[in-house]
Amino acid sequence: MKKPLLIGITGGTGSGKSTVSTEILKSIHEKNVAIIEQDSYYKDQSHLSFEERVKTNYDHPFAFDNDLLIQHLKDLLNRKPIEKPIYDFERHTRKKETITVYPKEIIILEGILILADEEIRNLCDIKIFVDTDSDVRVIRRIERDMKERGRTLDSVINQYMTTVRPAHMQFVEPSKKHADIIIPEGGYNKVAIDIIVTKINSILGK
Ligand SMILES: Nc1ncnc2c1ncn2[C@@H]1O[C@H](COP(=O)(O)OP(=O)(O)O)[C@@H](O)[C@H]1O
Ligand SMILES: O=c1ccn([C@@H]2O[C@H](COP(=O)(O)O)[C@@H](O)[C@H]2O)c(=O)[nH]1
Repeated sequence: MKKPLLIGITGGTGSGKSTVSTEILKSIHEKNVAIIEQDSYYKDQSHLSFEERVKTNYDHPFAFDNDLLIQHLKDLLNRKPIEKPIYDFERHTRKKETITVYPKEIIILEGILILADEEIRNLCDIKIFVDTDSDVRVIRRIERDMKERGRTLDSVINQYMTTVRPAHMQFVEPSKKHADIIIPEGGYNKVAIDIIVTKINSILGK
């Protein structure tokens, strides 16, 4: 039996990674695709106080439980279901519940540090970098974090300047060199999405 195809989608915060994944999903039958967000694999921090959790650098590779992520990717590639963790961005820790993800022909893995990790990127069959200017990304981030992640403007700006931006320059931006495809402006780049969907369909034999 053929191995499922793993597509890694990376790029800075707010670049449009989730939008690209969703756009791909819209064009391929849901029964064929599983989406794994690297964000779901932030380490469990329930043993820390809220004040301590806020101090974590969430843009450094140490923030992620990549061992669990890699194990889950290998399970899905071996056609075994997984229990995907659920991360709570307001409480900065994992929830108790998990989501069962069943193996599919296509697995999309999206997150800021997918191509920065050698073991993860070596598992990916197609490596995509969503490339969006930092001014656009930071505006999107302010809007999203204030609306959806319970943050204040001050906290978003402070986090961006102290950890998000330096880690982006140290880890995310250099990982672009590992990409097979670079998508400018992300989610609504119809031509790029069509090319990826055509490739996926050819692999699915359609
Ligand atoms: N090409 C685009 N044009 C306008 N808005 C976009 C575009 N791509 C994404 N967005 C919006 O920007 C925000 C961040 O996009 P998202 O896909 O969640 O980024 P990421 O997953 O990389 O953090 C979302 O509100 C999304 O709707
Ligand atoms: O508790 C947390 C965990 C993560 N973050 C931030 O999330 C982004 C990654 O998600 P994107 O959807 O790619 O933006 C990362 O830059 C972390 O700083 C957080 O703020 N709090």
